[in-house]
Amino acid sequence: MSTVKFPPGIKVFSKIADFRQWRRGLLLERKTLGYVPTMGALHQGHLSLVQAAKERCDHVALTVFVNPAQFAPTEDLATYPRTLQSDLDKLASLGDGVASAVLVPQVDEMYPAGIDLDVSKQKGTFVEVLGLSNQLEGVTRPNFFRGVSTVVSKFLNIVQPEDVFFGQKDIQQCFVIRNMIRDLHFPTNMHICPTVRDENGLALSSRNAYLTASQKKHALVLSQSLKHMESLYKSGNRNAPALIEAGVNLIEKARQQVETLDEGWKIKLDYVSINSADDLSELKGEIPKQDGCEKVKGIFQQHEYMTELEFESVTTLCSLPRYMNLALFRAIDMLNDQNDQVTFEQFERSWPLLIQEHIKKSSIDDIHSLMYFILKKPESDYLTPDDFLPVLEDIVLNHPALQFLDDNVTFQERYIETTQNILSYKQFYVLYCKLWSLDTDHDLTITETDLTNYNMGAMTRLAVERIIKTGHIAAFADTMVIAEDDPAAIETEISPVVNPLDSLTYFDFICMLFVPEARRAAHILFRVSVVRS
Ligand SMILES: Nc1ncnc2c1ncn2[C@@H]1O[C@H](COP(=O)(O)OP(=O)(O)OP(=O)(O)O)[C@@H](O)[C@H]1O
Ligand SMILES: CC(C)(CO)[C@@H](O)C(=O)[O-]
Ligand code: BAL
Repeated sequence: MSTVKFPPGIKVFSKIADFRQWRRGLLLERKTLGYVPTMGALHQGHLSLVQAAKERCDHVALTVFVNPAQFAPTEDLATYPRTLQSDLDKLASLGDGVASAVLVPQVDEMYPAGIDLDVSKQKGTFVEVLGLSNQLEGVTRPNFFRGVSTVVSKFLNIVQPEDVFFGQKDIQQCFVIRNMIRDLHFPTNMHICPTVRDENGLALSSRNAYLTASQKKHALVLSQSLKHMESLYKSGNRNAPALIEAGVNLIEKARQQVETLDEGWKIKLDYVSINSADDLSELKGEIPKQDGCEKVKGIFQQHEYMTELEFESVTTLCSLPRYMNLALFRAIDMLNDQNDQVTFEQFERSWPLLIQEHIKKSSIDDIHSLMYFILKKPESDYLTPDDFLPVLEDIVLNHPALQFLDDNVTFQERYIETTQNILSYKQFYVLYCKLWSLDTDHDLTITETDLTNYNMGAMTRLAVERIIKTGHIAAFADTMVIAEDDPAAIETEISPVVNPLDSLTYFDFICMLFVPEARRAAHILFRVSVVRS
């Protein structure tokens, strides 16, 4: 590291303790951190993960570490490309403030008990994800995923990111890490990002540096054979052995071509295999439909149709969070009879329509993209606040902390209206309680009498008048700036509400607490009542 020039704006750490100190600073500033684990030799694939992380988080950190534990004694640990200077320069080229920090730790700090490549001689702590690590890549690299899970769990402990980003290119690695994060309760959200390819279609990979131009050209047979199998599958061929044979045939042709070239290298096929997207188990016969319809069919067996509330089990089986229940139900109902009932036939017809755009545009695991396509209006390519209404409604109906709203439809509506437009749940809750104690007859209007009686007459006449008057000014402001806990403010539009001059409506009350000029009135309201009582 001594000869490496650190680009300004990117912190480079070699000691874990120094990195941790920097990380603590972010926590104190309440900034979020996205994390991209790498083995260095960065290319556009890695940089796309950094960009995805920056879109979601305030700061992005990378680790660059060629992890011995994932290399077999026969593999390329010694020759793996190590290009730190060019890695840092590439990160800097993304622009100021995109990558904030890079940790480049030493092997002995990462493995305090030492790390022997021979697993039978290893000492120390290792993490193994059983059931996912020994098929596919795990056949030729039997200890590879043990090494990956071990080092990623060490890094998740060190980096403590809110979000971590992996490439779909290494799909089995994604499965292993996803289950490890779940099983070990790491408080981190995992994101799987699409594979970045070169202009010819070859997936970018640090080890591509080992390949000649001719080898790169012939390596394209990998994605070509997979695509060929995919198109046969999509046109209705669901027989796993037949699909595999079609893929193997293309690879065999490429193998023969290379043999006739006589360039001193060979294509050797490791495996072609079709595996379940649930648990990576090998699919050997007819492939069941993977679009969610088959799984859901069982639930419909006991029902001719389902209503909104019954639909919850379908939503969960579609891998959606349960607060998406009303949104999913209504999206399907909208594509059908709009009679508040959904039959299996309707689900089977509509679900592929709902997910087709998502599948075209996103990685398989991107649940947020799926939610986006379900929530948005079919004719729009963006979301508007009202698209979130079913989600809010669902939360109000089901969130345990909101059960107090159960019998109070008026306040359910107010809650949805307010949180959708301007407030967080926490903010609404505090204001709701305050309004409830002021508005003693619960007519959603605060009158002078309500204020005068509040807290056993704690407020003076002048204070009451000022509150009512400022409340009216606030209600006519058409832009509100809400200072959240975070200093960054949110701007939102509200429509003015006209109301009698001697009382405040629910919206006056909300505006009054958030419009800057009106905060004085809010101070009077809360301060006077506290001081006097
Ligand atoms: N082409 C790519 N597109 C998107 N992500 C990628 C791509 N290549 C690698 N990644 C992701 O970058 C992260 C770090 O990978 P790594 O440093 O091993 O690079 P690599 O190119 O996969 O290296 P190797 O050639 O050794 O497999 C992993 O999550 C990996 O899936
Ligand atoms: C996740 C990882 C950085 C662990 O060393 C590595 O397996 C990789 O680069 O994909
Ligand atoms: N991207 C996977 C790392 C490895 O093959 O070692």
